[in-house]
Amino acid sequence: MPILGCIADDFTGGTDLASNLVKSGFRTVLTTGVPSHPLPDVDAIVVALKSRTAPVQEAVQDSLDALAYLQGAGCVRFYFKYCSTFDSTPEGNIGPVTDALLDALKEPYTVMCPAFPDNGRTVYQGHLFVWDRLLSESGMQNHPLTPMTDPDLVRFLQLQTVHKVGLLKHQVVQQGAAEVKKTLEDLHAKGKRLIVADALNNSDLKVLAEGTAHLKLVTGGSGLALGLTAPESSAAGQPFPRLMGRRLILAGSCSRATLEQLEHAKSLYPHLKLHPEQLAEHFDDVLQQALDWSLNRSEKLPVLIYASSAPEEVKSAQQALGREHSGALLERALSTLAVRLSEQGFSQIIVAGGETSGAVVQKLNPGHLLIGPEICPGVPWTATPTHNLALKSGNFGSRTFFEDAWEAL
Ligand SMILES: Nc1ncnc2c1ncn2[C@@H]1O[C@H](COP(=O)(O)OP(=O)(O)OP(=O)(O)O)[C@@H](O)[C@H]1O
Ligand SMILES: O=C(O)[C@@H](O)C(=O)CO
Repeated sequence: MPILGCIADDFTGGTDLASNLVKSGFRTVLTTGVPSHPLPDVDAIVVALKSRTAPVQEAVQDSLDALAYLQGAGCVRFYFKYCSTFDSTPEGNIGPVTDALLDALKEPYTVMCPAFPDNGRTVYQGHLFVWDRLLSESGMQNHPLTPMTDPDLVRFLQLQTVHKVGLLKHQVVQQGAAEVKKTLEDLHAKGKRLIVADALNNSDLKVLAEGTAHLKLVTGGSGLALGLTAPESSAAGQPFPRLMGRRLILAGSCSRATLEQLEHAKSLYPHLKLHPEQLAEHFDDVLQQALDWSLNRSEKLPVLIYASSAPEEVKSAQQALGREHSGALLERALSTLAVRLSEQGFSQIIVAGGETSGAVVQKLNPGHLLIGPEICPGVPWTATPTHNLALKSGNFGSRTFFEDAWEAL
């Protein structure tokens, strides 16, 4: 019987969390949306949604549906996973979804812990850092869908909820789990319902996991999962199938990390760029050309198809086509190519970008994903009956990520 039920607001975030749960010893399975088929016997289920940039009401409803499913599956504790860079708009969806989950669980308050120090995300005095830069100077201020321009999470989250947002300071975390629990209760007594937690390293996350063990709901990036204690069973024995077939990389992420990784990958692999303006005019023709081009490449090398561009180019496409339309066109193109190329024997696929991964995985519709070897912190290989998939969060991985990935499988 699973004990931990997790709801992730995007698919890369789902595999990120699943990977850290496996590291902590949880036998874990990930489903894309609420599953309609039985799942293997595990300790933790991660339901990955595509709710990060959905309209607020839709994100709330999808999350409540996932919660109801997880409760029905026997889960007794819950984890709402959002981005370690807190990606959201001032309207949501992190605040509204957290409020709705608290109400549904009849819980008085919860902790908000995006920190993931293994990937440089730390929180100090409520301010989110990406390595040595504040969030708002980390490149995230240029995100195509959720530009993050305020690193003060208490102030930013307060825009998304009618409840009071509090701060659990690092000075308290340093005093250990009992003090964390006591301070959370005090903050709640003062009317705070969503409490942002400072964390600078994995020891802080361990303390926070212990100090929040009394809460039915915790929320955060995947880092907090590294502090959780698994039941007796061992994730080490989980089977992981490796599928033979052609290799494909699809990239829609425009993050600094992905752009650097693509520069390196382009020096190694045949590559093709998709342009939103061309897709807007001649969608079917552009897709057919990309398909023909891919099938005519040597089978020995992975094929790389990407839309990722520098901020000025993204801005100009968005001005011409609209932010949502340009993103949606590219997501439709990349996900259609994933399906068509899968039919032609491409069975090992890396997708870069959370929204892009969501679009690809929804179209491949693989049922559930088993979690396999880690390529870098937060990015595991996964297996479906027909594919090995690696879903890379935009900002994760070093310059040689794509090259490293094939070696890790
Ligand atoms: N050239 C471009 N012009 C406009 N939009 C683009 C362009 N290239 C990619 N996009 C869109 O930008 C969005 C990138 O979001 P995505 O979530 O895939 O990446 P990310 O935000 O870097 O990843 P993560 O969410 O994992 O951090 C997608 O909707 C994609 O289609
Ligand atoms: O937490 C992160 O940074 C990632 O798992 C993610 O959510 C990217 O979409």
